[in-house]
Amino acid sequence: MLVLAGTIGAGKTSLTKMLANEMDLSGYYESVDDNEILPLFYKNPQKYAFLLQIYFLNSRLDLIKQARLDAKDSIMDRSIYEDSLMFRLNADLGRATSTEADIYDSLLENMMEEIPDAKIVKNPDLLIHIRISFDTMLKRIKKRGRSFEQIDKDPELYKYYQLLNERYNSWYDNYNQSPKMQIDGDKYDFVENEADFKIVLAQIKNKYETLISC
Ligand SMILES: Nc1ncnc2c1ncn2[C@@H]1O[C@H](COP(=O)(O)OP(=O)(O)OP(=O)(O)O)[C@@H](O)[C@H]1O
Repeated sequence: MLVLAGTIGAGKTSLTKMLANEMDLSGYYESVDDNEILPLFYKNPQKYAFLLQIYFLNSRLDLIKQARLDAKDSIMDRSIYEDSLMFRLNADLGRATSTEADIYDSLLENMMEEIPDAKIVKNPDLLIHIRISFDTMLKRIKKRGRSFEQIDKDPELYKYYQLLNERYNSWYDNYNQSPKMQIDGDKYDFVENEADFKIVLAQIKNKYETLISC
C-alpha cells in the first residue's frame, strides 16, 4: 500500500489517480465533498475541531482496512498520520485543548499499532510526501476554489495555512512509521506537465521496487 501525504492543495488526489492508473493499483480516496463536518469546522473551528478529528480517524481507518483487504495492491490519497499534525496545530491555535490532542494521539497510536501475525498490516509500505511552498499552496487553494477554504472570506486562514505548511516539513522529518520519500511539488508540475509526471513516476517506481525486492 502506497500512501500520499502533503498539505492542502499539494496534489495528493491527482497524483494518486495518476499513479493508480500507471502502476495498476486500486485507488482509495477520502471524500471531501461528502464530509458534512468540514464546512462546520471552517465556520466554527473551536466547536468542531475534536469532532472533525474523530470523523477523519474513523473514516481513514475504514479506508485502510478496505485497501488492505483488496486483492490488488493499493494507493491512498492521504495518510492517517497527518491528522495529528493538523490537530496539534489547531490545539496550539486554541481551537482544541492540549489534553484533547494528547488523547487523540494516544488513540491513534493504539489504533495503528500492529498486532503480531495479524492478517492486516495497517501502516503503509511507502509514504510519499509532496512538498510544496506556501506560495504554491495558496495558488492551488485559489485555483481549486472550494468555498470554505478561501482566504478572502476568512483572513485568519492565511496564518493557519502558513503554519500548517511550515509544520509539514518537520512532520515529514520525524515520520518513521514506514519507508518514506519526498516529491518536489514546486519543481515538478505532474498534473499539467507530462514530462514532469514521467520523472515523478520513475522516482516512485524506483523506490517502491527497491522496497518490494528487499
Ligand atoms: N485532520 C484535519 N484537520 C482539519 N482539517 C483537515 C484535516 N484533514 C483534512 N482537513 C481539511 O480537509 C480538506 C481537504 O484536505 P486534504 O489535504 O485531505 O485534501 P486536498 O486539499 O484535496 O488535497 P490535494 O489537493 O493534495 O489532493 C482541507 O480543507 C483540509 O483543511
